[in-house]
Amino acid sequence: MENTQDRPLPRIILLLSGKRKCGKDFLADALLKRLGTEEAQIIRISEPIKRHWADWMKLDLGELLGDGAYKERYRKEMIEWSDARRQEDYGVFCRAACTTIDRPICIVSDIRRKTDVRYFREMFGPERIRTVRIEASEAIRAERGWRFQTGVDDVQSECDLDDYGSWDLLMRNEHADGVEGLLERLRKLVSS
Ligand SMILES: Nc1ncnc2c1ncn2[C@@H]1O[C@H](COP(=O)(O)OP(=O)(O)OP(=O)(O)O)[C@@H](O)[C@H]1O
Repeated sequence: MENTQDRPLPRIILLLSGKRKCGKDFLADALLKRLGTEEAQIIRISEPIKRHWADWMKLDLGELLGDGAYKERYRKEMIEWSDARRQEDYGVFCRAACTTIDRPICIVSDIRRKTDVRYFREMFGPERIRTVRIEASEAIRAERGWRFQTGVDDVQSECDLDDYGSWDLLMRNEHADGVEGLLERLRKLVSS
């Protein structure tokens, strides 16, 4: 295993995947509240992408990182730009996101590609990795603000993990009153 960081390795890296508006950030935030910020943290592969994009285009980084409409305006262009960077180095954004890891449990809330999973397995060792696929129907995602967008919903960043068959946990996030049960399953997974 290649550990290029000075800090101790985290015990668990929890990789969350799912279509837009399935609730990745929502569940990551709720799990962090449950585990506490001494024990766990959230990192996002999209963060270094958005940081670079915001600097370059003179945009508001806080708005880009939020779940409002602002990020949707730039999503397609950010996908195209970041895909070109990944062609040269598939781990470029994962590596940048990992520089802030300093807790025993690291929740990565936006896994989108097989190469993302590969990066974390190679960097931290497969025994530390837990993979989760979150699902929600198109109707529910639409209620949360999702609209199909050509060049976003039909490209690799959204579809590459559709046929990934090795999830440790598969869960549906559709009803607000089911959240407790989902959090309990996630908590068990990071304790195992
Ligand atoms: N179980 C739930 N109960 C209530 N609201 C939810 C639930 N799951 C998600 N939401 C809400 O739906 C919206 C979209 O969720 P979220 O931002 O977590 O999705 P996402 O998968 O991270 O989306 P994206 O890929 O676009 O970043 C948010 O406003 C969130 O608060």
